[in-house]
Amino acid sequence: GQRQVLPGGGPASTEGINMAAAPRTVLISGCSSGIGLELAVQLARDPRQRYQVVATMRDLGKKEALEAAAGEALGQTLTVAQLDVCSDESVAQCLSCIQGGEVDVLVNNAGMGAVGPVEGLSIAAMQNIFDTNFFGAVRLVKAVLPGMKRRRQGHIVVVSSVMGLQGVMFNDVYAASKFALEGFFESLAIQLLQFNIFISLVEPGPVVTEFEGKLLAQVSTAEFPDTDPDTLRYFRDFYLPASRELFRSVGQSPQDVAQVIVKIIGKARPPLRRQTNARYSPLTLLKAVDPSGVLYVRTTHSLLFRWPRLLNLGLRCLACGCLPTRVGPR
Ligand SMILES: NC(=O)C1=CN([C@@H]2O[C@H](COP(=O)(O)OP(=O)(O)OC[C@H]3O[C@@H](n4cnc5c(N)ncnc54)[C@H](OP(=O)(O)O)[C@@H]3O)[C@@H](O)[C@H]2O)C=CC1
Ligand SMILES: CC1=C(/C=C/C(C)=C/C=C/C(C)=C/C=O)C(C)(C)CCC1
Repeated sequence: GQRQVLPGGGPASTEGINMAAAPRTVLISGCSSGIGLELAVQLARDPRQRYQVVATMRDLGKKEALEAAAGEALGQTLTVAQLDVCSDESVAQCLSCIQGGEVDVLVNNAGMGAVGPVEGLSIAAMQNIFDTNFFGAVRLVKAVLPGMKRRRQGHIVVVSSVMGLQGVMFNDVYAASKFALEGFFESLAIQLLQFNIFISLVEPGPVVTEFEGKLLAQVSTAEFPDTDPDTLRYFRDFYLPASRELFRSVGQSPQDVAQVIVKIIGKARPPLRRQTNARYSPLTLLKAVDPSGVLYVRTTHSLLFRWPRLLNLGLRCLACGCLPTRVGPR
């Protein structure tokens, strides 16, 4: 099919990414705020104009922030489109508007958090988290994969989470949705190597976006009708303060996370997994070094319930600036 053409540039080719003079079409979900918005803008402003960005969001009423941040790139290397990852029709409609329907790089970024005791979450609410975080990504992949396979070229980036690698108390369903992504895309990665298509799971720790505020707003109105008082106390008096301190101390900016993703997209051989926050990695190491899981579960349990002062001290130490904010360049 017809490929898109850069303003003032030559016609696109279908050659390998490093040789191609033509921009690659990048489709990103969830660009109304946070990581998606930052990534769309950084790619669209690529000094080498390597990308034609289709920045999508489910509610175009929220497009002002993105348009303002895009500046001169708007209408040039960045276009805004409607896309609800929970709707088949919306996905089909969005792809039909992309020239040739060809997506070279898909970034599955749209997602939502869910926090609190499982007793307080209905099965319908849990299914809604999975429909967005897991099936949303799967739905988009099913739509772009046939084209990528035909062209023997493509890159699928998934914004997973450190909670795709390890569970965190009171984040049971959210972590499960991210674990689901990790299993699905690791499996797919093996087959897709046959087609020269790469998968990258990006695993940020806490990022300072609307994500945390949306969660806290949910928590403040939730009533937790079927939850026993001990569990509620552990959630409110132990978990919530620790989580707040974690975001405050080691929270990354969405710009930093976007920068890591831009680098990955620029690679000829992108990695399957990439954590973005060096300050959080001591916590992911606890699981990595002990496959039995005992070290991770016991240590985080103790940090929260037995040594909360040590946890706070540790977090303040991590925040002091003597460590790099990102996992170093690779
Ligand atoms: N912030 C954090 O601490 C971390 C976040 N992540 C992941 O990063 C990704 C981006 O989150 P972040 O930028 O932090 O948070 P934001 O809340 O700022 O952004 C989330 C984006 O996803 C969109 N979205 C939600 N549901 C749908 C849907 N059905 N269809 C299309 N878009 C949808 C939101 O749109 P709308 O405005 O309409 O709700 C919004 O644009 C998520 O996958 C999240 O799980 C991973 C690790 C840590
Ligand atoms: C309470 C607590 C923890 C909390 C971790 C959190 C809250 C991580 C949040 C990650 C996010 C927000 C990822 C988004 O996808 C630790 C540090 C594991 C251990 C000690 C107790």
